[in-house]
Amino acid sequence: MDTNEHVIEVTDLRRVYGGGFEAVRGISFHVDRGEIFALLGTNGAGKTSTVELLEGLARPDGGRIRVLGHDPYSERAAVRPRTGVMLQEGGFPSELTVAETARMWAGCVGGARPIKEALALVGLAGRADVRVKQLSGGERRRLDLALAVLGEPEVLFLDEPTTGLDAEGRRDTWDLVRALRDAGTTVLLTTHYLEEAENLADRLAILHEGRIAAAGTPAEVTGAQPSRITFELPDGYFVGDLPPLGELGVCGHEVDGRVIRLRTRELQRAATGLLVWAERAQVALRRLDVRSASLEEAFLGIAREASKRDETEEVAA
Ligand SMILES: Nc1ncnc2c1ncn2[C@@H]1O[C@H](COP(=O)(O)OP(=O)(O)OP(=O)(O)O)[C@@H](O)[C@H]1O
Repeated sequence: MDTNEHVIEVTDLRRVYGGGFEAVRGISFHVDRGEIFALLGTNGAGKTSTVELLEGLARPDGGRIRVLGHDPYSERAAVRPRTGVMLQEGGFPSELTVAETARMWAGCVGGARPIKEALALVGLAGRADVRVKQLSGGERRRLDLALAVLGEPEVLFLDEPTTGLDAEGRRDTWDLVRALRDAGTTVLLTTHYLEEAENLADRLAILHEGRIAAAGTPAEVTGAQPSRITFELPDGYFVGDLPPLGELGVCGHEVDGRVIRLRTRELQRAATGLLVWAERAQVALRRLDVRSASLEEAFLGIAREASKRDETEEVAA
């Protein structure tokens, strides 16, 4: 396969559950070799339904998937040995030790890396002889990850890989995922943590009710959202005393008592205009906070807009 070819290619994918509920409503995206791609979404957005199709666990009800150039459902035998999967609940027999579990799993995957190496990668080298049932939730999650990378997969599917991990465990997992990516592994992950997608993903898609509401690099997705400037005006000053907001490049504002919140797509212009005015008028802006949109704001904004659109469509129908 050409190294520039898309390792994962999804075109107009649909999944309909019994009873006719459409959980995935025609989504398209691709993931290139050596890229970390994150699928984000609200609860029930369709992330797991999508990942299961990519893993070949079910047949799509419409559209097309290619993983490493193959249909993961009808050509499962060609795809499965080259992919690693970390499910939300590993569900391994808990009486076995960590090393026994890894050995059992290694028997199922071809070309396995040494068990010691896989356990060391996730920081479980010292826990090899501990029974799985005695592991903490976070350690179990790391064992799931060790098993997913045991076969040295070309493509790794991670369904909420850091749920249940503390901050340090989460950062260790991010480092590991980055190291795997740098070694050429293609990673598709789902996550509830926006910080995780912002830190880890080369590109991402935000799913909302089975559709892609936004996609791109984290910078592209956040860049499409306005930045914010928040401050408190001293007594005796009102929003009408500020320079005309349109001239500052402000696209919206809210007043909450003395607190003013401005939204702008031209952060530098708006912040400079405001500060120059404050300096000239000798006004102290208390609790001044100037910030670019975070992925969290972008996510909430997109979910809000999509819900509003849905309501409008319902009214129009
Ligand atoms: N087997 C099923 N039968 C019917 N509906 C289902 C089934 N599995 C999932 N759904 C529905 O499909 C929608 C998408 O579910 P899915 O689990 O893919 O979402 P998700 O984005 O992974 O959510 P979460 O973040 O909560 O795990 C939800 O409304 C869910 O209730």
